[in-house]
Amino acid sequence: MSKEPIRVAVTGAAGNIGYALLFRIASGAMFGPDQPVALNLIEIPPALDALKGVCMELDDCAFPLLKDVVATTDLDEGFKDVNWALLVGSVPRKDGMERADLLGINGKVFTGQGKAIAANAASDVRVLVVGNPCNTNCLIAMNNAEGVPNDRFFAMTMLDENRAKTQLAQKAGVDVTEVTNMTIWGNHSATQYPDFYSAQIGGKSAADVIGDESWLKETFIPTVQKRGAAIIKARGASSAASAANGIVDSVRRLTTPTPAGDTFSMCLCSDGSYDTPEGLIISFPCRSNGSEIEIVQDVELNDFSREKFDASVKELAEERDAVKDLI
Ligand SMILES: NC(=O)C1=CN([C@@H]2O[C@H](COP(=O)(O)OP(=O)(O)OC[C@H]3O[C@@H](n4cnc5c(N)ncnc54)[C@H](O)[C@@H]3O)[C@@H](O)[C@H]2O)C=CC1
Ligand SMILES: O=C([O-])CC(=O)C(=O)O
Repeated sequence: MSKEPIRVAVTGAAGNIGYALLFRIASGAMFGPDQPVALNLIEIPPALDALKGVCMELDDCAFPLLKDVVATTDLDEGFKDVNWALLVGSVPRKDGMERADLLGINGKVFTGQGKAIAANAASDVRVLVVGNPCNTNCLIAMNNAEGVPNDRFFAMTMLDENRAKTQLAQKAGVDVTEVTNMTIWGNHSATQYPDFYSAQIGGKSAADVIGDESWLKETFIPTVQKRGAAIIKARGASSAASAANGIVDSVRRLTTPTPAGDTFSMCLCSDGSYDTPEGLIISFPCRSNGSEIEIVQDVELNDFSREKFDASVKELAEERDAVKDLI
């Protein structure tokens, strides 16, 4: 018997990330080669013509797994019966801005989307927020989605994790697959802490394998923290293909069992783990059993790591205070 399609909403579907993402979902990269999918593409009215063009291109791929495409500017129609909501649509930052500078422009988008998800989505809906600042936009969506459990909401630090893995692999001269347990702690912002002490290369601490703490502290950390800004400077536009890849990886990591001994980075609603304030959307080391996600509890934070993580969590608390009228 053929499987029911997984229905996936993508907001900002005609944007740069959308254009790099939809074809990978439809090809089976997100849910596997045997899983049919349906796409609900959500845009704002000025982008509707561009969205029609994207739909024509999806048709022109004749993807065997793609069973239905809905293109709409209506949130109720867009989130109807969706199993996944990938909230990408929002304004990207420009050169010289921090992601939190977007809160005033983007934050309010996520109140209406949270409400529409609660009113229309399938009972098993899961939400991944990508539009920046993604942690606090996720907090807004979660707090407006009455009746949807908090543990269904995620924001993305997978792109940061992938960036960090490659930096460590290149420095150590090993294949990127050798790097595991690469935790990004905190906020998807310039305060995030890519933890090279608990990351492993070939099963050993990355800090020991690389053996150059000043490079790790003074080059590696800022390179990962400021990679988004470096891409904007180089490309004149923010990361899009690598962000779309991060979305595919995030959903795969959430929906497939995590290999023994490994962890992945995901921003989710804090339950107070690692002495953080409950209710903030914080990036932690996580594991999945294919359906449920747990925050891994026994990762050691030394004084340096603790200080970095605390600074990022403090920033998240400040972002929350700045949007208190929306949550
Ligand atoms: N969390 C992460 O790791 C990353 C996050 N981002 C963020 O993703 C967002 C999207 O980036 P791009 O696709 O490059 O931007 P883009 O400007 O190319 O596309 C955004 C699309 O969203 C649409 N949009 C705007 N408001 C909307 C709304 N209320 N409802 C539905 N659609 C709406 C626009 O019409 C546009 O088509 C930005 O906020 C960017 O900063 C980008 C890279 C990585
Ligand atoms: O830096 C930006 O504004 C886009 C983004 O989130 C990233 O590339 O990590």
